[in-house]
Amino acid sequence: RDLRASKVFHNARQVEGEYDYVIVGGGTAGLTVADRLTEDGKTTVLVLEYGQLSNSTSITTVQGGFMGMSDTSLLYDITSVPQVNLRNRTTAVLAGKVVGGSSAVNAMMTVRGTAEDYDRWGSFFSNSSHWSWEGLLPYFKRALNFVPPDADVTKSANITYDTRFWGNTSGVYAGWPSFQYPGTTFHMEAFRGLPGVPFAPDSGSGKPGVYWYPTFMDPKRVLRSYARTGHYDGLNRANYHLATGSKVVRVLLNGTTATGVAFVQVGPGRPMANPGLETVVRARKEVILAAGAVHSPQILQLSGIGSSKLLASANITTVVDLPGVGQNFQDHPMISASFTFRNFTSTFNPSQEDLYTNRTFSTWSSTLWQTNRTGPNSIATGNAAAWLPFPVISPRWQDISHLLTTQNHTAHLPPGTDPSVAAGYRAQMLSYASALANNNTAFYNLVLTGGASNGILVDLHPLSRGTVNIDLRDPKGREPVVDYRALSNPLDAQIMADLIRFTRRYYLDNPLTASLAGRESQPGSAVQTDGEFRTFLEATLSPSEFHPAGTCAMMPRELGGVVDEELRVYGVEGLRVVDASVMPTLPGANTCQTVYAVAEKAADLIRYGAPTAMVE
Ligand SMILES: Cc1cc2nc3c(=O)[nH]c(=O)nc-3n(C[C@H](O)[C@H](O)[C@H](O)COP(=O)(O)OP(=O)(O)OC[C@H]3O[C@@H](n4cnc5c(N)ncnc54)[C@H](O)[C@@H]3O)c2cc1C
Repeated sequence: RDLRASKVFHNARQVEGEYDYVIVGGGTAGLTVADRLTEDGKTTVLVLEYGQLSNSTSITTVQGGFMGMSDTSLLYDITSVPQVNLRNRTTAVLAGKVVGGSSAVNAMMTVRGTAEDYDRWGSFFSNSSHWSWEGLLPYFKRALNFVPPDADVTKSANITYDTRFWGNTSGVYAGWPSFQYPGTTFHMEAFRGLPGVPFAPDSGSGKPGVYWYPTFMDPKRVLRSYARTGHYDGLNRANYHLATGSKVVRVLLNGTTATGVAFVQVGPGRPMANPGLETVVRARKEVILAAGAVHSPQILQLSGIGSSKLLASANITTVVDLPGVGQNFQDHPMISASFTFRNFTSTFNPSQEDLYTNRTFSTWSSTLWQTNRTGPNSIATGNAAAWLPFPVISPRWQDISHLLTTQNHTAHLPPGTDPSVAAGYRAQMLSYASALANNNTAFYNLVLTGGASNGILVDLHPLSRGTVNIDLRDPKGREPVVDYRALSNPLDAQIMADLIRFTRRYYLDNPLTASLAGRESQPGSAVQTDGEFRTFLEATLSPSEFHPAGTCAMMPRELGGVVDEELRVYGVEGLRVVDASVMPTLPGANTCQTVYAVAEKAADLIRYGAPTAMVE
């Protein structure tokens, strides 16, 4: 641990009785907000974090991008309920349980989606909402410190970027590896063989397209850059306290005013001062929930804020009947298609596969890495991808848009869904229906790796909505019940079928890839009709890319919202939610950069109120 870091407590007895702000969750959003609120040196903040401070190399290692998510000691142990539309398969619900939260374990892809994704958020309130692309862009800039790639890699790989979309003040870095595989540039250029595919000059431009994007990485030290390194380590502020191993079990309410929280100490390996006993800490100004989209709704429900029907069945007294809590659950479904270019490795040298199959290349890579932390081992999951709008993907975009407009939306929600939540869902679906028919929202994502084989596709705007609710068997003791309700809106399967069909065209029916002899191994040429694609998806779809969102949605209350435009929980004084759960709809991008930007904006809303002054 950095010795100059602010105060950290491992024992509940060390925590003071009262702070200006108590933040629940020392993850991506929680630490960002804590840093900003304590910048003045006066405002006192306590962050209560379930996990520990960990210096594990699973967190710091950049290579491959998957070390963090493979280390179960850093993750919650949650499994989804069997997915009825996926042959009752279950899925691991991954979320970081460590200081830094999911930013400590994620795959480090640094992207933000399109302008329309953010204009959509504001549109649920009014045309003049400060939740818009323009309203968020200053916070995207504040959130990350962009360090351009080395000139020689930029030139050889033809990387494009535009620093106008980035800032350079944050302690969280958007950096670049010092190597790119030649095949990555080819993969990108090959999209020009399909009509209408847009290209964007920078991942932060707010436009869909094929583009390069950076990595959450400190480019000097070539280590993961995340909420802890950017917003806690080295700050040395007496007014910033962090208590680890502290599980918040409920918000304390005086009537409908939040006055503090109750928490218990949790392991591992720490002496328990008072095992199982609750410690209470007061918030003079506000309690801020930043426990992530899986746990923030759980804490609200345990505090009596949620659907009164659900709370009654758990014997919890309802303080505020807020039916949207834990509803509107979204994640990005991942489709396991598989395509290979048979002539790739003989055409592009080296290719990504060489790192694992070519001893000379892997030895060269290791030597470079050990000498000065450069070379292929500095690549996380890659830096190029296609993020494409639906009309480019699918010839039947008009039909699908029309079907989404006219379908009975409520029929695809859980039985008994509150009418306000159903109204919000309908508003979202109508917004998506128009997005399916324009070129401003990306629905398709394929990461381009510079290797011969690929095919993991992501549906960037799923229509199905799930739930995250307390477990009635033991609401406080057990993890919440996570149900993705994958494919519950039948149009999702049709959209995903078209994402696969388009990928098929890229590999098998594209003048620019013809010489590489593409081959499809999954789903395979026998799968042609919508029905056959649905069967394939039922057997193979992953309902999660580990981007849980939406469970405390920022929507008008009459549309099932949980928080208002200042992220204040409806019906409660002194309580906000700031994390991925407030996103009403997913951005067409991996979610971490968006969470940082939302947290930066939230800090200004808390400090200065709305509308915010524009920042640069
Ligand atoms: C495996 C994985 C891979 C991902 N890959 C990418 C990627 O490549 N790029 C990208 O942009 N996004 C990625 N994401 C998503 C992104 O990291 C998350 O959307 C984002 O970090 C969520 O931030 P958050 O603040 O909402 O929650 P978190 O960062 O998860 O923070 C929540 C914090 O609250 C704590 N907490 C929970 N309950 C309690 C409680 N009761 N008491 C006290 N503390 C509590 C948790 O321990 C955690 O530290 C990935 C996520 C995962 C899990």
